[in-house]
Amino acid sequence: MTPAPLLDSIRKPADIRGLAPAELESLAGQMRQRIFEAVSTNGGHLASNLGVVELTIALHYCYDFGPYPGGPDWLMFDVGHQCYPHKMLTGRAGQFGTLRKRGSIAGFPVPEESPYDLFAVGHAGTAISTAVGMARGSQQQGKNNHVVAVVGDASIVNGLAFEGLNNAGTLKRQMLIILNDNGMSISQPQGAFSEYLERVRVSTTYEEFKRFSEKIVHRLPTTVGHAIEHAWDALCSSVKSAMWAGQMFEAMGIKYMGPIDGHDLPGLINFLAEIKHVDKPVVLHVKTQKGNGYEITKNEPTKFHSPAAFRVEGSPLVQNGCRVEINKGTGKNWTTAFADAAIAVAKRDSRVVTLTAAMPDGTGLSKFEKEIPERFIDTGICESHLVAMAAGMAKTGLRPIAAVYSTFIQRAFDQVWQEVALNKLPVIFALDRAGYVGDDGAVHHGFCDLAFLRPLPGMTLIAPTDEAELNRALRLSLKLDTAVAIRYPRDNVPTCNFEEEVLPELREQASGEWELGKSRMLIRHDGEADATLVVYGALAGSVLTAAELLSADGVKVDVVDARFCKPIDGAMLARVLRPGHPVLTVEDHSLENGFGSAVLEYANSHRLPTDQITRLGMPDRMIVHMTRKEQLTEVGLDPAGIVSSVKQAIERAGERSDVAPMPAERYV
Ligand SMILES: Cc1ncc(C[n+]2csc(CCOP(=O)(O)OP(=O)(O)O)c2C)c(N)n1
Ligand SMILES: CC(=O)[C@@H](O)[C@H](O)COP(=O)(O)O
Ligand SMILES: [Mg+2]
Repeated sequence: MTPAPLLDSIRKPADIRGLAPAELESLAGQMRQRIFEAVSTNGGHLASNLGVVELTIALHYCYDFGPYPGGPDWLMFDVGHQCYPHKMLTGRAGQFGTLRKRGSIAGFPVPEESPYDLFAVGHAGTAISTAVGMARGSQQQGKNNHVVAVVGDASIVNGLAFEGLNNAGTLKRQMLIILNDNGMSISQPQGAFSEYLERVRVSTTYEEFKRFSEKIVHRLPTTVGHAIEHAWDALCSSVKSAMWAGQMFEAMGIKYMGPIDGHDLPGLINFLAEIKHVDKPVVLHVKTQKGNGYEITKNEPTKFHSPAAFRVEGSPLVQNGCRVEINKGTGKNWTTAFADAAIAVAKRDSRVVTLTAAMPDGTGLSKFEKEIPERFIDTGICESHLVAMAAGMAKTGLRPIAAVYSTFIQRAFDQVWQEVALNKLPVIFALDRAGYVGDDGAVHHGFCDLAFLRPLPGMTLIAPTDEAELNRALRLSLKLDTAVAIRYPRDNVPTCNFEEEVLPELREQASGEWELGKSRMLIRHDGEADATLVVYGALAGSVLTAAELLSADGVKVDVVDARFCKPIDGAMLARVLRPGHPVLTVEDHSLENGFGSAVLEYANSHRLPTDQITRLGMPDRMIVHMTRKEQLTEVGLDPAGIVSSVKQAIERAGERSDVAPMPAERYV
């Protein structure tokens, strides 16, 4: 990392309060450079963080966000992907060289990492509610901690954020909501409120506000907050236009101020110092630029929202004379495979519509939108609404494909149950990022979708092993009249085509379409196998590699591709679960109520032997940020780990099953 002496001298927020205005500006420059270098080296969230450098400096300059629980002021981030400047000012600037690497700082706030991080977050819409909770807690205990929540313009439209605003309006004490409005989500923000903010930004009112707020913030008297309240009220009463964004907040009992310039550091400091003493809830609308500071990030905030590591080389190809190559990795990933499969089925079936909750690029649906724009909907960060709307669309005879990360469908669980499953409506859920996600860490792992979907009557649960199977899964799903969830990871699809390369006889078996609840054999030894591996989903590649390694050691294993977790293939289980024969289930899901649990439950209810079943999956503990490969290796889901588990299971097969407890580490 380029030396940044001023930044590297900051050990705690108080260290910036002695800096002169010019020093604060150069601190901002050094922070931007450190952020840019850290993300270009390691990957991470870039544009959002570049946009909040001045805002974060001003907040830490005006408030005393000390280590929790001391405070005395408390700062919450919504989503938390924009926390890098906050981490730099709270003593972690020196660790950005290894951002999101194993053992280094996370890309989101993590209380275990620092007492300056109050909540572990990563899912949008929560900060207002937690801030209201902390404000009420402080008030209940007779204290007066200042509470601040930073919320983005795309996150504030989330239903939970609206619930928070609704309750914040009843607070009889200070609480500051910073609406960080950069006019962007990951892609274009969606919905009426986003359009409203856009109109405010471009309306004459905005210009009036901007001119006036520049006057106010630079000539504030040193009196407490009342002066600014009166001055602001005077301004607002003079504004005739209905464009005023504040009316929505004011109607909810929350004073609205702004928009003010989020890159004007002196102005921000003046303004924040003043409104700190306003003893009622305030929304401060701050206008920022996503990617501010670098041409390539300002001009392409979506591309640089959360890029993988990239290299910037002098070249005329891209703005500002910089050619940027983002390390996209090699091979085709599951996201692209899904997009291609969705386009293929949509071209054959006019009932198909696709939906995303503000993740068109992440889910691959931006590719679908280019091909069939009229059958693509981006709801913004509104997963619950998306699922309920999909149910409504299915009710009319359409076949919605809801592409939502596994971790984000958690937000809409009740709509998956009530609107979709209870009403027996044929919505297809494409759950990307199922399993370990790598650098985003624990907050984003898709670890529990089976756990909450399995109990839903009528739900079909599928996990394809490769791209051809993903296409078959989608085609089968469209033939069913009930809900289906298809899960796949943040990874590349296996390069090997199992039919071609593993078992030629699979060709006739696999080339046919899927039958509901039917698995397939990937490797078969006609009854002479020493053990059987039953894999659910994309870890099939690792399982086949493990089988090859075992075969080299003279160990024969059959490999079953389960394909279905619900309905599970009972005939297959009746074949493989035989007395004394080790069976290992393998899944990229929590061991708690995952695929292996489904196998155990089926075996138990059908009086099949369970004592030789070993379940391999995500253990019941937090796995933090590192690469997905490291995460899988950490928990024994890599080929070597699977080989070792098979050998242990074979060894144990000879012992009495009642004396071989599950290894303790599975339950820590
Ligand atoms: C519930 C949920 N859905 C989707 C996401 C994915 N996501 C992360 S950041 C982001 C956009 C946030 O936009 P905004 O709040 O305006 O912040 P900005 O990046 O513009 O600073 C989205 C959709 C998420 N983190 N949480
Ligand atoms: C902050 C957030 O939730 C998203 O930016 C997420 O980190 C994207 O994840 P992928 O990089 O896996 O698309
Ligand atoms: Mg935004």
